Amino acid sequence: MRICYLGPQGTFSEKALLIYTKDIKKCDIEEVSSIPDIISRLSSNACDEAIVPIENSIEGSVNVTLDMLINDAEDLMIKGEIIIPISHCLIACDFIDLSNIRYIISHPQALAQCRQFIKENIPQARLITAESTAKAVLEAKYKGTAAAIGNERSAEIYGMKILTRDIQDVKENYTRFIVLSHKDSEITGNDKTSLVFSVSNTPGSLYKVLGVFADENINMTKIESRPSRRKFGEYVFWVDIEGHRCDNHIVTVLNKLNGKTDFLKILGSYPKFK
Ligand SMILES: O=C(O)C(=O)Cc1ccccc1
Repeated sequence: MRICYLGPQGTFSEKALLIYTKDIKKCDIEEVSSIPDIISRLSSNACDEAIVPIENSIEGSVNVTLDMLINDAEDLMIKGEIIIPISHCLIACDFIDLSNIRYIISHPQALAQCRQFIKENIPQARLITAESTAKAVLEAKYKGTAAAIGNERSAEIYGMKILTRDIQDVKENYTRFIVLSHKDSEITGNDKTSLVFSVSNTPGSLYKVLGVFADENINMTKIESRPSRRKFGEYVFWVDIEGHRCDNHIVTVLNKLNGKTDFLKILGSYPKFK
């Protein structure tokens, strides 16, 4: 089996990957440099599974992941989730201190999670985005006058100094990653299901869909709206619910949703992360 993740080594995605693969006997690991590339590699069968970030407890959803799953990745399904704590470090070359940092480089989610720290401690720095936090550490290494935001392991791997630890604006910071494949997971009895749907632009249409979950006593763990990309002011809804799509009560719900939605796509069922 071949699994790809957002590389290079030392990303938070790699941490999630190591948790996911700890019980898998044999797998090839491939680092890929962006989320769209990961999804297209999986779609073209260049790998069997992929791990991508989907949401963060401070910053919310990773829109590129949501949008590609809603609009592009026709045949992909979610087969797992991994939730990890995120602690960000300010990382730079040996000769750098807070006063001579000219640029701060990181993944947009990491820059956003440390906004307050940057404003208070390094107001002179210009922000530069990178495709991953570990890539940012490498870029800071070659730029010299820059610092990167990343994790402890990335500083170690690339021989860089940690200037400050735990710099995220909210100390309790978690990111949820999903495992994508061509097939979702079997029932375990403690599962979740992700789906996307759209409703007509008429009074009560979303309320009626949510009413189906309420009537069947189904707990919703996430709801997010994204622009439909077809018409301004039109949205699709991403919903996570507790239960597996093959559980009897979820089958009932999905049948009822068919009559109340304009479009419905089941993204997959998978065990809840413990
Ligand atoms: O860039 C990384 O390390 C990633 O895995 C994406 C990411 C960025 C910031 C917080 C969590 C995940």
